[in-house]
Amino acid sequence: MDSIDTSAPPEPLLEVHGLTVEFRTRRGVVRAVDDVSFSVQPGERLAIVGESGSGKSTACLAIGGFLPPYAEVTAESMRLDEVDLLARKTSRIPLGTPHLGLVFQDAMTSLDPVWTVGSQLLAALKGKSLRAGVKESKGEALAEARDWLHRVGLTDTERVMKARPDALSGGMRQRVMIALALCGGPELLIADEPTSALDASTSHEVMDLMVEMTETLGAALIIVSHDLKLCQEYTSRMVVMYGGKAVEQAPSIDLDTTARHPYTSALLGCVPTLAKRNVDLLPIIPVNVPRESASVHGQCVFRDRCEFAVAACAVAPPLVDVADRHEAACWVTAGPTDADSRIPETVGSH
Ligand SMILES: Nc1ncnc2c1ncn2[C@@H]1O[C@H](COP(=O)(O)OP(=O)(O)OP(=O)(O)O)[C@@H](O)[C@H]1O
Repeated sequence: MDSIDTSAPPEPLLEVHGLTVEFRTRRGVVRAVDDVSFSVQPGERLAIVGESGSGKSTACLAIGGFLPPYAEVTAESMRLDEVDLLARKTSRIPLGTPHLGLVFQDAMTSLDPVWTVGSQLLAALKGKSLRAGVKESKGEALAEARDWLHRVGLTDTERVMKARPDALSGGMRQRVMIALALCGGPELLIADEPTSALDASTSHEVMDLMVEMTETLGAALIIVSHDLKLCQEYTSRMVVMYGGKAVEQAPSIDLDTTARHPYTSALLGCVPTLAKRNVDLLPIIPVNVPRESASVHGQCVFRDRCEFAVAACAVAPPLVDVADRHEAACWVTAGPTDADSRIPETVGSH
């Protein structure tokens, strides 16, 4: 007779329960993240997907402790390994902390423009040595910095060490960011739109590199992106965000067939394919949009086509004015096709 595995499932590495983030602005309170819960297992690769403005980056910045002081972060609990992230004393944690590494969208603005790559790597390695209570000689630290550049695929290490970020290509800068984020030996790497500033082939190289390196280190990876196909290829599970809420969580590979929320289906329907090259209209989420609230400064950016703009704004920026998209106060309610308690009836605003 087959034995039944009674061992308890592994403890999640990251657990987020009821995360809410509000920004107090001159124009009022913006609830960017609304009661979001998810977890990440050790070594797991999770994607957080959704259109621009859905709250993906804000949720990750809250986890990393990188939000500005005027952001109000509340949660039932938020824990990374043994660390209570809500109890952090400072609002900032340096890159390369033992638990968490971050790779941002635009390495040009994330790297220090004045310091050389070598100085930035040496500073991160010094932080790691201090935390571990070990003393590394300058020669050892230089050798380790060069080794990290090698590991992320940068071969001309002497030149790269002495270069400032503006002297490197976009792909090289992103590799430097990955080296900086990983050199502290994090258990979790969060990559926020790590490839959006790169061309298609460099994007795949950078994604392959992050996956390979996190696997080698045994670290978990959260990829934040609006590129569903890329996330399906590289992650095992997805959290779909819409209007600040996590409206769906599903295995990445099955998402095409198991998507239950109308927004997820619409997002998937917006992925460009050759078969859809002549299609004018993108998928529609059946919605009930109060016309009066669809007006901003007297003119709705989506005019009388709010219902299809909801889907269109996800992946088709030319169809809507990106700057105005954030301004549109179109509250949209959509009932899920299949009643499911995980799916909130109100899917949010766009
Ligand atoms: N510092 C801030 N102050 C005020 N509002 C903010 C701030 N940062 C983000 N927001 C607002 O919070 C909402 C969520 O933004 P966020 O950047 O998290 O979305 P996103 O899904 O990551 O979008 P993108 O893919 O464009 O980065 C948006 O309405 C945004 O305008």
